[in-house]
Amino acid sequence: MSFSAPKRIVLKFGTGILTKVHAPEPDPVQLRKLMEAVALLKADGHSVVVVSSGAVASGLKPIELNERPTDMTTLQALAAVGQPHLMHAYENLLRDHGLHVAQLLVTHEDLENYDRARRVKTTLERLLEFPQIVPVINENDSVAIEELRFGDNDKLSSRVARLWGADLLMLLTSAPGLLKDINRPEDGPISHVDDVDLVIHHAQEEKTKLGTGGMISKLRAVQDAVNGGVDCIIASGRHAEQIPAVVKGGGICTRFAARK
Ligand SMILES: Nc1ncnc2c1ncn2[C@@H]1O[C@H](COP(=O)(O)OP(=O)(O)O)[C@@H](O)[C@H]1O
Ligand SMILES: N[C@@H](CCC(=O)OP(=O)(O)O)C(=O)O
Repeated sequence: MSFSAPKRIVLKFGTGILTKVHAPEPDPVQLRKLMEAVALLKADGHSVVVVSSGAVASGLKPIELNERPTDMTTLQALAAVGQPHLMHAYENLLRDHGLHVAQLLVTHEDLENYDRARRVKTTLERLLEFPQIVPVINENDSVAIEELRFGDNDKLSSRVARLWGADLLMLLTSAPGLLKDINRPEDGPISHVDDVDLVIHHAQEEKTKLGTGGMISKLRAVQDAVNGGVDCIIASGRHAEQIPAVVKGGGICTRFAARK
């Protein structure tokens, strides 16, 4: 297994790392650090695609709600309001690095359909011919509800990684990796997992307040990605400054080797 020089990297940002710890709104410091990490990876010669959650959370403040509602129509409305806010923030931050954002909104149905998936792939590849462009993908929440219900941006990121033929999928979340024992975070994460099927039981249903997927959904996404030949890492997005080091093989995280 080699994590030393992956060229095609999918970074998945969960809601929990895009929002403030004590307020249901985007965290500008976090967004800046994450965009810095993207810029550093690109400067190192990697090709980077971002799968970003956070649309619903970004819509809460403009709609004047203090917490994530449960009804699907309001969640879809929130995503419609929050998505442009999020893209605007990314565009502003990337500009400091001479980069620009490209938005792709897709559903699982799109990726299950051969022709549409092929169009997504060719659009992505054309975008990546321009080194200054950072494609940012999210679920098209206003037309699909399974995503909002199950937090399937984890699954979406593994599907994108497979479709694109990524070398590495990094799921960046609020935890430092797959914790050995969620009740003893001081023990840290498992550093390497040889067989993801054997560690699903390590994940609890617990998740952050605004996140929807939780660790189980991440491990399922890892299963899908490693079966498709993509190496995976689960790491803390709250320590975005370590992302380049993690890509080089260091840092604190959980690594899963692709099935060859
Ligand atoms: N074994 C485990 N190791 C780490 N986190 C776990 C584990 N089991 C459950 N979790 C929970 O999963 C959460 C991450 O999922 P989630 O809140 O959905 O994040 P995101 O918004 O990044 O998708 C962690 O904050 C933690 O509460
Ligand atoms: N598409 C939704 C996110 C759904 C989702 O998967 O959220 P998360 O579990 O935080 O990755 C949004 O942008 O709010």
